[in-house]
Amino acid sequence: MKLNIKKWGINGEGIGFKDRKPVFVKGAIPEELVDVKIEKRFEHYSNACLIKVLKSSSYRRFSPCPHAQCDGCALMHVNYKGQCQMKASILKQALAKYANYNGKIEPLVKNNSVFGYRNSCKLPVKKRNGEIQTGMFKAGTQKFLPIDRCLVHEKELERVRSELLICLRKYNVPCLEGDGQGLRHIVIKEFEQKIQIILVSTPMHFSQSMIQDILNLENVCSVWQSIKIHDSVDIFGSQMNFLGGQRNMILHIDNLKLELLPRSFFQLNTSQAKNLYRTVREWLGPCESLVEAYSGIGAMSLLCAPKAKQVYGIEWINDAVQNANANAKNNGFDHVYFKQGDAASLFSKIDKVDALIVDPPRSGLDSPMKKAILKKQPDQILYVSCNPSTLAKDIADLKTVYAVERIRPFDMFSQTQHVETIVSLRRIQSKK
Ligand SMILES: C[S@@+](CC[C@H](N)C(=O)[O-])C[C@H]1O[C@@H](n2cnc3c(N)ncnc32)[C@H](O)[C@@H]1O
Repeated sequence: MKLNIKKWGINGEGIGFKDRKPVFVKGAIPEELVDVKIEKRFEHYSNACLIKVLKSSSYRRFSPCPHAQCDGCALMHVNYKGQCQMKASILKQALAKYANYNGKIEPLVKNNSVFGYRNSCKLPVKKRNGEIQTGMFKAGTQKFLPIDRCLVHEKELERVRSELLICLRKYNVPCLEGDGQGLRHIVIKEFEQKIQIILVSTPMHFSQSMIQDILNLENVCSVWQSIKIHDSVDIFGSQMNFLGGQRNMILHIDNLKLELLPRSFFQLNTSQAKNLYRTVREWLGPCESLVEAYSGIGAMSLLCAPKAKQVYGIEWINDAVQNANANAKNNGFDHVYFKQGDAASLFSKIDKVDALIVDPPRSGLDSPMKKAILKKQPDQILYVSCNPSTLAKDIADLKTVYAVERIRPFDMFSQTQHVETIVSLRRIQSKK
């Protein structure tokens, strides 16, 4: 069936219409004419697979990635100009659809390194023909795809991955095999040319000589073991054992020196994260009491600390809170304090809040958090979001009290459909 592609879908698909119902086509680009086959029909839409591009978009390019099956990067077939257009367009569509916002959106802040930007990788391992391999799971499945090179990982991660594999093969480390025991994943993180390795495995012993060999790899600064017994969404299990090197990774942002444990979250693109945080600092007005919810290792709170008399961060990962409090102390801020717990329940207990920074997970703000915000009514909210749909829905829910002041999207995850956004919201009513 021939289909004219009219617009972008949130997951990077092209959308055409058949009998006024949307047809989602993975790999198609707006303004293309494509030949498709309907794969699945639902009540209000269908999914189709792309058979042939009959009229090509000027944004189309030959995918530079040899691992088309991986599905990790939905926009490999789109040139960078097209990727930026896609991201700006899905943000605009989401804000119009859910928040009825049709006002100004500032230009997307482009990524300086559109390949090789990811500072961390999580790779499942499997034995094939008796040899350990790293790979990825095909999107949305547990199907292992061996992958020996990823274009969006930082080059250092790729170098260490292949050297680490040689080491794991030398010691014939078991991978989850028939008896259900062994290595599951390797996680590699890179900050400022230093590498941290986390071996995610069932309870098992790694020999001291293997750990020493890993620590001897160029730039490797620490090795950890995460014990994970059951499958779960969380990459790590409940226990984290330090196997050698230095416990924390170190990262500098402007004049701040920050430490980071393996479980603590940090944005995947270090250089764009810095641009994002600096924008938050620039847009935040001076205030007495600043709260940052979902604060991770506290980078935004600490960058903004000179603008507030008191800063209070909330984060539920214990290690991140430990890092954040150490980061406050080591950078000489005694008016900044972080507490472990759920954002909504701790935020609702704070007496006075003038400004609030939120950077929630993809699911956005939960309803207790939105209720607490509408009750406390801080003058300004800086909302950092990695999901335009939940961002727009949350703005709609806060609309009775807040108006959009500024919106700036960032390309943090080039080659993928994801877009990061900062919105400044200002209270429009006087406090009840
Ligand atoms: C998108 S990350 C942002 C972290 C930090 N702002 C940064 O830029 O590095 C979201 C953070 O929220 C934390 N988190 C998720 N749900 C939470 C909740 N209900 N209460 C407190 N923290 C939560 C996660 O552990 C994670 O560190």
